[in-house]
Amino acid sequence: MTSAFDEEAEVDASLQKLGRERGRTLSIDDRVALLCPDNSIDTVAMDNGTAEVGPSPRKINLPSMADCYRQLLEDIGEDPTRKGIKSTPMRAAKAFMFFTKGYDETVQEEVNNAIAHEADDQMVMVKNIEMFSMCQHHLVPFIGKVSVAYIPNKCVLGLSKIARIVEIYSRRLQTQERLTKQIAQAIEEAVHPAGIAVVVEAQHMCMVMRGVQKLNAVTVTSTMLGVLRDDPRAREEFLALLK
Ligand SMILES: Nc1nc2c(ncn2[C@@H]2O[C@H](COP(=O)(O)OP(=O)(O)OP(=O)(O)O)[C@@H](O)[C@H]2O)c(=O)[nH]1
Repeated sequence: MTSAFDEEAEVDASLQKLGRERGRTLSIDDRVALLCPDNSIDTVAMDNGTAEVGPSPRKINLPSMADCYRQLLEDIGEDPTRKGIKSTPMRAAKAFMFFTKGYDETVQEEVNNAIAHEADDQMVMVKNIEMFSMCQHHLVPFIGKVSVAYIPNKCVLGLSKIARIVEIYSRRLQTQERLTKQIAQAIEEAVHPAGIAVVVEAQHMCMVMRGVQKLNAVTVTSTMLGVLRDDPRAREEFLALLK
């Protein structure tokens, strides 16, 4: 049986091979795409030559989604025509579109032009950004908070845009690990900072309301890049600010 470690080693070998073929260092998303080939991640070239990672533009078909919810209601033993839930299928369809609205958004559009030249190279941190996402395994929510820090390298990003980036990637079917990496990569591509740290803390409803039913289990994931990964003093500063 292949272990997770074997899989990692395989991915590393594939990344090195791909990097040699393409003549460049490969990004986190190359790794994510290799680790999660079923995630239908597309790479779409953006005007400025960087890459935005996201699914293809989706078709919105609310009546078809409502039909599915109507069927689901029947399958759980409900009467979808009864008063009170007659409008539920369409309502649920709209709600599900909202839960996954990140598929309709791109970092380029949301960040807009909120990037400014700034000589300051002190750490910027936005912490406790509320996050609502959907587990790709069970289609139930995982909810928590995201903290993002970066050390500017001549450019700073509008503060609200950090929360917008969190929205774009969390409002999709996700794993917490991938969400964490995608947020870090989006900031990397937007302002090329000297270092980035992203920490996500979340409770997964698939572990709370069903399955193992652990009400207090909190999952913490992090991605650290650049000096925030390599320089112990920068890491310490980040961890102190995170408290
Ligand atoms: N790594 C990771 N795992 C997740 C995430 N969200 C859900 N999972 C896990 O995905 C796994 C799916 O395992 P399966 O055994 O196929 O599904 P299951 O029978 O519903 O598993 P249980 O939840 O243990 O009942 C579970 O262990 C979930 O906890 C996530 O964001 N990251």
